[in-house]
Amino acid sequence: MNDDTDGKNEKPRLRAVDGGLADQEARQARARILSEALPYMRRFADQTFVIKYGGHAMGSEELADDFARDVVLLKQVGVNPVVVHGGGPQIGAMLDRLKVQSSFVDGLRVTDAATVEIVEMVLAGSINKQVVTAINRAGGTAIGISGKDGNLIEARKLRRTVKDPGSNIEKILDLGFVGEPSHVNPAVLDALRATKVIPVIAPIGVGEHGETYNINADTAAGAIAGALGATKLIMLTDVPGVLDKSGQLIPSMTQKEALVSLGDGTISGGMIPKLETCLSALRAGVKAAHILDGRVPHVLLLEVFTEQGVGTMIGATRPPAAS
Ligand SMILES: Nc1ncnc2c1ncn2[C@@H]1O[C@H](COP(=O)(O)OP(=O)(O)O)[C@@H](O)[C@H]1O
Ligand SMILES: CC(=O)N[C@@H](CCC(=O)OP(=O)(O)O)C(=O)O
Repeated sequence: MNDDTDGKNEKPRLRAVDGGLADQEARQARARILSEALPYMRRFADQTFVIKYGGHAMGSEELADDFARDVVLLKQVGVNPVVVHGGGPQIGAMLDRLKVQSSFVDGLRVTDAATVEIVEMVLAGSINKQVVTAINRAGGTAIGISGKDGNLIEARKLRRTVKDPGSNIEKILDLGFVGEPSHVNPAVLDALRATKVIPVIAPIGVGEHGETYNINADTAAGAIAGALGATKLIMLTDVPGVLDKSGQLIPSMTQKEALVSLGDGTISGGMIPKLETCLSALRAGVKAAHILDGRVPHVLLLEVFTEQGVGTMIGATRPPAAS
């Protein structure tokens, strides 16, 4: 049935008469983009993409709006987008305002009892609602939850060990209330899947005794992607992708290459949990992991709906466009 019969819902028409060369080229470019994108839309309909939206990628309001529009568009073409957000820089700013010292070990924030309260306040409070609002303003229906809601992310204290370079003896590092997911209960996300709701998740975990754990957002996104059997895990950050030792973008990496780069000093800081997460998500059955530059407008659409893609893809080669 055509509900446009009264003309009210008609989209604006291109003026056909002033079809100069530039106009015709622009139309052909649009047609090319569409013909490239449509097969991917069909291919990815009904598939789950877990999208990790990093604190560094939330640069400006304009970028946040572009991100929100892309997520809404994915939902509209039948993809099941699940957003997991970070907020490291925003937590840092709040800790500074409150004059609470903070330090990182291998990209993870050492989190004492006072810090975990602030982390939860920033992540599950302000950042979560900012992302929800941006998606809703873009025409979607987002609902914000933390890993505590519906027991989504059950967590335990993260155990990290380091080798003492002098004695070669392994030491256990105490990172306080830094957690790792022990179990993901996707029931709440499964219930939303067939609805128009887009879930937006803050990476907070709940411990056995109800305690709050600060979970690196990459780690949380990877665990959720694995539990949902996602097709893609997509990480938005503030670099073009994984860079080699000379600072050049690595467009794709096998799992083995990613593992080597973690051990040979190519990867440091926040890229460590990101790449480790990609590898564990792939081991859990996720088909491909992507690390993208969230500062590029509409980077999600460029990755998902173009043949070349952007950023670094780990663990799979991009399949040819379906006919
Ligand atoms: N080989 C590498 N390629 C790309 N980024 C790297 C690499 N090694 C370290 N990094 C650092 O990892 C950072 C991304 O991690 P992080 O700051 O945690 O981002 P986010 O907040 O988006 O999760 C980059 O800004 C960069 O400084
Ligand atoms: C344990 C740990 O480090 N947790 C992170 C959680 C936020 C996060 O991961 O945010 P980004 O993705 O923006 O870095 C933190 O406290 O900063």
